[in-house]
Amino acid sequence: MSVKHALSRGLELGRSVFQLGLLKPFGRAAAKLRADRLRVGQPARTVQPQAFLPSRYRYYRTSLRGLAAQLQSAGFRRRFGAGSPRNRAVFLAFGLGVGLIEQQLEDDRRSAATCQEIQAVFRKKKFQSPLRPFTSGYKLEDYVIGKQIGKGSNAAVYEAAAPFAFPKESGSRCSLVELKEDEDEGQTARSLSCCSLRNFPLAVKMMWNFGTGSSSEAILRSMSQELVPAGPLALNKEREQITLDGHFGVLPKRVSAHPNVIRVYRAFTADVPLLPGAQEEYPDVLPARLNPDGLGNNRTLFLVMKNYPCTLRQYLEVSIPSRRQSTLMVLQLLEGVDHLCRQGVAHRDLKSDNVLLEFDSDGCPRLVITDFGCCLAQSDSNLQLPFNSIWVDRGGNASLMAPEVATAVPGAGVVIDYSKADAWAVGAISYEIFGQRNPFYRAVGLESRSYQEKQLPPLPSSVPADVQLVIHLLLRRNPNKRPSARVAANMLHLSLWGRKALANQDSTGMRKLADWLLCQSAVVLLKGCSGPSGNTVESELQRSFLSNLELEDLRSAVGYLLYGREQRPACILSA
Ligand SMILES: Nc1ncnc2c1ncn2[C@@H]1O[C@H](COP(=O)(O)OP(=O)(O)OP(=O)(O)O)[C@@H](O)[C@H]1O
Repeated sequence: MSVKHALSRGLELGRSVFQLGLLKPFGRAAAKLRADRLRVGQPARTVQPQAFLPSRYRYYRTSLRGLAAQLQSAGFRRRFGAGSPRNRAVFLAFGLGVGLIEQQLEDDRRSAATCQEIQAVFRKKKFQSPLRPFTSGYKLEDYVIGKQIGKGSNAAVYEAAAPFAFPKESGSRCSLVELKEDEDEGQTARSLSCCSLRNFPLAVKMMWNFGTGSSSEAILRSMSQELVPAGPLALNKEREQITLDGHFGVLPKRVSAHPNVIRVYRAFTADVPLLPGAQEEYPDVLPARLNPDGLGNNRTLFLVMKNYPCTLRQYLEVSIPSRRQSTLMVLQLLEGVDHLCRQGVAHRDLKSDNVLLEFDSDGCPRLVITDFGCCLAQSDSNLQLPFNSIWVDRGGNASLMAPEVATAVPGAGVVIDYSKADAWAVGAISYEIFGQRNPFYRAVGLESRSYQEKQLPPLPSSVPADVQLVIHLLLRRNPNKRPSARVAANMLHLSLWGRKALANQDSTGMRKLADWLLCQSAVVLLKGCSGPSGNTVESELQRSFLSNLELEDLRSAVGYLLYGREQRPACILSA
């Protein structure tokens, strides 16, 4: 064997150790890696070996470090170093190969550190409420209630105003007299520009209470899921909070504020009033005091939120958002779902009626996930629900129930994992956002429990290829093959803002991407300093992305995207 040949053999050997783990300690990791590649139909050379394998990769990396140390040991050097020139060449090249590994590990360390530093900078900036902070509002009498703006199967929602809670951006403060005059004018259309939203910046949701009793304790307990998006000051410390937290039990889990999740500013119990339309629209749920035939209890729960101009469904009925806006809308839902998942909450009733919509200063729709009445919010945060009897509630919305939830059969030891269920629902709603019928509603007729991925209707060719890929991956039946909301969101972020970095991305390191992340952070920070452009949907999304940066999630997103760009979605689905 020539020295040149020996050198190249040595290099190859060093590289092989990294890629496949030929030596004994790496055998298991390599086998799993190969199996995973086969499972995702991933070509051997094009995608990072670490993609899709966060925890395994860590093991693999630690083992490689051990190997490098071994190689440097004196015994190893003596054995090869004292041999023929050919052996020395093999050893030299082998060392070089291992040197490359070390370099890559160093790159990884630096990229991970960059991600952590960026995350720390953006986590510090807390999401600000659009309303001026207010200290009162714990009684129904604190509000002027306007027209009914919505109704579901559990509640009626009314526009409301309180002189102490007007939007920060609105300089004008209307008096209650002005508000009443506006009301008398009888406005009908609801749009962001109309006075209705300016005069009634709040919405009050009045829950229908029948069967729970009229004590505050019972009401708060039985409707506690509605309190999951409630802010820290939502409950009156002296009354409701003590009821829940102090004498009787544990305060329900709450999620922190996020631009794509509704915020409940106040929650209190009060006697059911006779509000506009009550006798005509929901007489049965009124208490006997208001309707002798009514079945409702005398008291119920009220939730105070920001008033939004419409739901996602209402908006899509009358508007055709641009491709970019639609992509931003899907991304917002994924960011909202990721935020919930991280805090151990599965919404379980995602649908376009449960997404509210307003517009930012650029006219881009901003989406917020609302109505947490069916959510799973356990204190241990693992999103696993023991499913040992048919009486266990699997959540709302049967049509948009993820396959792993819809097909679960109750039994001893059965557990439903909800960690990717909402992400699946976002995949289904994405069809509506891109102007198509939701494939899981009656008109198209797929059933989540039985559909095959190849039956999913094609998305219009105008939908960007990366977005199509994300939607198809979100609708994978097997949750192990489905990306999490975080990874799917990362894919869209990279596709929207990191195209150049991605185009230059090779399969060996994340350094170029880390450089791009630093530039992106600088841009977002500067935008934040330059006034209102920091409050646009795009800026909020970019901040969400940067404050949740994890190297492994980013790697997985890159892996999926690079692979998807080489394959057509249909091939991925059949893999
Ligand atoms: N903050 C808000 N701003 C404007 N409209 C709202 C707001 N909250 C709710 N709505 C309207 O009220 C409707 C009913 O609200 P919501 O979905 O919370 O009630 P629900 O009875 O819990 O619904 P479901 O039948 O899904 O259980 C919504 O579809 C929407 O049209």
